[in-house]
Amino acid sequence: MDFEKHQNLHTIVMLRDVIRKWWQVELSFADRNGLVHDWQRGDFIPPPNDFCRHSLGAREGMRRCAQSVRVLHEKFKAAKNLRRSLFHDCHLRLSIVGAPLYIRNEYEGFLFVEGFARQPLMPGDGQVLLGKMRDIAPGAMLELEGAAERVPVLDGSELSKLSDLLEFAVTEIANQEVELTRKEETIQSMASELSNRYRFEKIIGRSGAMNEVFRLMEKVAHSDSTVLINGESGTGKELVARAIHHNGPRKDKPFVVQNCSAFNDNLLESALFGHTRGSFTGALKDKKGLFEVADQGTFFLDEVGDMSPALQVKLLRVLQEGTFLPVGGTHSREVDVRVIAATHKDLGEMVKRGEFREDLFYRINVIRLQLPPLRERKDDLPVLIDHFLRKHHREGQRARGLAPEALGILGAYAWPGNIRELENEIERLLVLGGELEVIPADLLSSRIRDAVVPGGGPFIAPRAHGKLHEAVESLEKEMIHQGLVRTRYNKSRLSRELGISRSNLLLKISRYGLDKGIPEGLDTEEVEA
Ligand SMILES: Nc1ncnc2c1ncn2[C@@H]1O[C@H](COP(=O)(O)OP(=O)(O)OP(=O)(O)O)[C@@H](O)[C@H]1O
Repeated sequence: MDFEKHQNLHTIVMLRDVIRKWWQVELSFADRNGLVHDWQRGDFIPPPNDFCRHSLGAREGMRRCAQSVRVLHEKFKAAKNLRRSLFHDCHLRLSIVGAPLYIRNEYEGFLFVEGFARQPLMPGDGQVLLGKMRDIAPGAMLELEGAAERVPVLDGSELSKLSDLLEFAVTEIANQEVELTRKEETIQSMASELSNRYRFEKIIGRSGAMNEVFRLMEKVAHSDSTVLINGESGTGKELVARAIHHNGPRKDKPFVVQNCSAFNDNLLESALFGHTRGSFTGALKDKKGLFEVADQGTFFLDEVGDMSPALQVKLLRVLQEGTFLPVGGTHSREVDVRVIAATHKDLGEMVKRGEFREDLFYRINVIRLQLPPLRERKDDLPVLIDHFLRKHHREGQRARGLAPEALGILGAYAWPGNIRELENEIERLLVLGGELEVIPADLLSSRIRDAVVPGGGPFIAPRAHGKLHEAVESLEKEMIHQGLVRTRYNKSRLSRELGISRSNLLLKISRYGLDKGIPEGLDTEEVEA
């Protein structure tokens, strides 16, 4: 245990103060091996007692003092689990009193006070003390004349008060240590929860394009290089940037986000680099910029392609030199920030057109991650849908999946808004149809339905191979299944809609096994629409 962190504990500060005033003695701590770290560092507070002061100041004296403390330590070790104070006479025949410190039942050392007499010294005792000091610090003999009278005396009742105080202090240290560990554990579990939240596993995708993204993320997470993430809106650029941050060495430092297209040039400059008081109308006081907030951490600069040429120069300077000038400032500031930039634009093309600085492009394009649009990774749709159904599932909702027709439509849609659009759609479907086990296609947004099936009507997935009767049966089964979900299992209504008799429908339902697993309360066979 590191005693340093308890030095400022209120109880310890008070205890030091009280024992100095009352008895002119000092508080020390020996660790679980009986070592006094302060002494070893030559860092002892000189006790007012001249004998101890000169003894601790001389090599041989220090050795003997340490030895005396170690004897007390051995006593604590021998008296296993003793929670009371013990005394011991040191090499000068003065006394040491110590109280053992146990943290979660483990012996961790003891707090002690040394260098006092337990009864007033007799004239002969002074001579004995001087005799012992002659070996240790011969040069101090003159100074030690008459010092015996200044040795603090703690008789029975005083000593028992001091012991009580020491015992109280070790209990307080033990409590504080337990509390500190509890806090550390909470912080650690919060940190790991946070990094779990952004582990790569939370980024869903099995397609080849996404596997390539994961491979690169793995490589860059542990480096410090600038990363450029390219991808259309909603493809997960920020999610990927966060995952890189939370899986790298800066994970316990800030992750700061700024969208460069969100502000005009002046506001963006002040947001990024801060400003000094009076640098423009309304700048009433100094304000830190986000680069300073992100110091030691990661800065995610979204839509970096929208930065003006003037700001591009400032960004280049931060990237190259780690310095910048706040708006209106005269002294440059230094920061250590990892930059992850993102854009949906083709920066290479912008460089050719003279809209983006070439030097900045090369500086941020060290490692490029290309996030594919959803329409190019349709293989990922089922896992993404499943992920969002779980992510947005609320208590009381029963939905476990989407009807095949709904899946077919989602698969055929072009997803201009990418994963964000898909996530919003699933969230919406859960609100509208969450109480159904299977969410039917007619709950899909009309925007999506109309794009895929312009005239309305059922979506029939293209099927250009296999036996005709199998295809017909599969379509029939699908239409009946969807009809049951849509009419909430009202078979009379569905038979009318399909243009077949009710008994024929019942036969087909049984043949296709669609009567199994009808959600409770939804078998409305007898109910007429
Ligand atoms: N692969 C993925 N797996 C799971 N969720 C994802 C994935 N990609 C994106 N998302 C989710 O989609 C939403 C949009 O992602 P994000 O904000 O990271 O996209 P973006 O590319 O930064 O968008 P924009 O450019 O518009 O800011 C977020 O809710 C995110 O959690």
